[in-house]
Amino acid sequence: MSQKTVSIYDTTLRDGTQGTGISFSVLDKIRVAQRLDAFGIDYIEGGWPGSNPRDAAFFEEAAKQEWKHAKIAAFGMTRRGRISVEEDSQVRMLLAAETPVVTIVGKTWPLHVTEVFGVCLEENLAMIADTVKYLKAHGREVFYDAEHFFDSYREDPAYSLATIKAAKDAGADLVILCDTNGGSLPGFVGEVTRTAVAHLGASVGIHTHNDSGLGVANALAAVEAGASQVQGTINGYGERVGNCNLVSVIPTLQLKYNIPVVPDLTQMREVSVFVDELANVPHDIRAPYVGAAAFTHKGGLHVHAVQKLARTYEHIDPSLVGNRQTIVVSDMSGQTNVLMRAKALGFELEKGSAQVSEILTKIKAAENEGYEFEAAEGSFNLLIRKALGLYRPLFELKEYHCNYRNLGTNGSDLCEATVKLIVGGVPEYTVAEGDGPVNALDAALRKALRPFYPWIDTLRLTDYKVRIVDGARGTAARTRVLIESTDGNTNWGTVGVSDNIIQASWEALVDSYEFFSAGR
Ligand SMILES: CC(=O)SCCNC(=O)CCNC(=O)[C@H](O)C(C)(C)COP(=O)(O)OP(=O)(O)OC[C@H]1O[C@@H](n2cnc3c(N)ncnc32)[C@H](O)[C@@H]1OP(=O)(O)O
Ligand SMILES: CC(=O)C(=O)O
Repeated sequence: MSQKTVSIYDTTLRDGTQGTGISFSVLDKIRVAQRLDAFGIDYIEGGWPGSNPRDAAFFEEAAKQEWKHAKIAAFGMTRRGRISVEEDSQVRMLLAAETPVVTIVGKTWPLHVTEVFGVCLEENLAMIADTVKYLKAHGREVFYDAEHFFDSYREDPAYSLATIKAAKDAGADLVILCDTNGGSLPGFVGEVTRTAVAHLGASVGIHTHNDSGLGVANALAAVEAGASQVQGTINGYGERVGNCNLVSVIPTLQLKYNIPVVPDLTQMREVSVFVDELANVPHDIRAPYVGAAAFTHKGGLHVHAVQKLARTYEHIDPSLVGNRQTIVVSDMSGQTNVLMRAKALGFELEKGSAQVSEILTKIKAAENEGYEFEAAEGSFNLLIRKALGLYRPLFELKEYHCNYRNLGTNGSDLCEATVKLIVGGVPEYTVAEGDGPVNALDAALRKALRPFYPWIDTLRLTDYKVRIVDGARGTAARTRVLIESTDGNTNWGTVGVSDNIIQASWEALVDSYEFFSAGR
């Protein structure tokens, strides 16, 4: 039996940008397309040339590029009703984009044809056929997106099939069945796809939306029923809740269906993060296959098993998609969590030792107070050092003080902090101003420490997150502060918890300096 082939058609730059909050500059679009080309995506839909100047500029730029693998597609719609295809400026713009592939969307659902377009059903068939023929006559590879195919099929199967037959008979290279409203179920998508393939005597493509959370499942059901192209977007961006997520589809096809779709799947995570970066969207830690949590083990029983045999709790080897296994420590940890996490930080501990049980007890007590060490490896490192007797404080705190003055309409706000410390036996008393109390405190602390620890200025705080937690205290809420720091090469997190936001920030701040100092 010959191997099944499935091509991947990426519409991140068109349907993806129809998602709320997703926008790319022309340069971003070119960079995304180049990255997808290098990854081995077969078709890249760059936008709609007749829609806006940005998409038109993308196609001008794309025409100058050399694409290694991908074919660039321009997207548009069938000619409008009651005018000839030659008269339709939208269709002319599709040719002007000078892409090897043109994809046109047309109506399948009589509801849209008569109620929205206001043309008769025969005219819609003519609009589809005329446009496909015209584009084929101009030498393009033509894909026909049958909008609302599944919704339409539910109401009027005969007319739905007639629309795709019109496209196929006019010369469309591929008809793509679209679950435009994202409401269909996998069993139905599979059954209708099989019928469409039999009716056309040719394979089809599938384009699904994720409105029921089934975008990927529906695309896979269509592949099982004979679809040979999957359309979707990186990270599932798209109109409303999004499109079929190619970041789930590609590894699933390759690893679970044994259908090769890209030459180097280990780039999958990096591609996903890259596109999120350019779209300025935080990477979803829970993204299947590629999220930071996708192979993160927290429960003690899980960690105990995976360190013996990873596949006990991992559906694939994370390195196949460029991801990695992570072990976190929490109040759900057992000794193995501590051993593995400590090992990653460079400490060799022994299972059953007094030190490991001390660390575990401290973690559970601290988490009960509202601490979280999952993203605070700096504070976790210090906790281990304390248990091992390796901890060296940077200073002895005598007092710190912070105040905030609002000067009303006469001037801007003022934050001032003072710190009194003993550093290496020397008393230090400094004062500094800042944009806010934590910023002022950080400035005063740096000022006091700088003469003793000149490295202090190589360290920067990059993120500051505040969360109200109730921990063990029921109604008395506490504040947890998570600080992220960097020295330009490495990033680390530290955590502080207190009834008072300033004290929680102080703890996280001091942990950050002490962790950095300990690693030097
Ligand atoms: C399912 C999908 O995702 S399809 C892609 C949807 N994406 C977008 O709409 C984004 C890009 N769109 C745009 O920039 C604009 O809507 C344009 C440039 C395409 C059209 O703009 P306008 O000419 O101002 O029309 P407007 O957006 O108000 O209405 C759509 C028009 O297209 C017609 N139309 C809609 N689908 C089709 C189609 N498949 N074939 C032909 N005409 C169509 C509508 O009937 C309407 O025409 P009418 O005003 O003569 O009734
Ligand atoms: C074509 C398209 O984007 C859709 O039907 O959803």
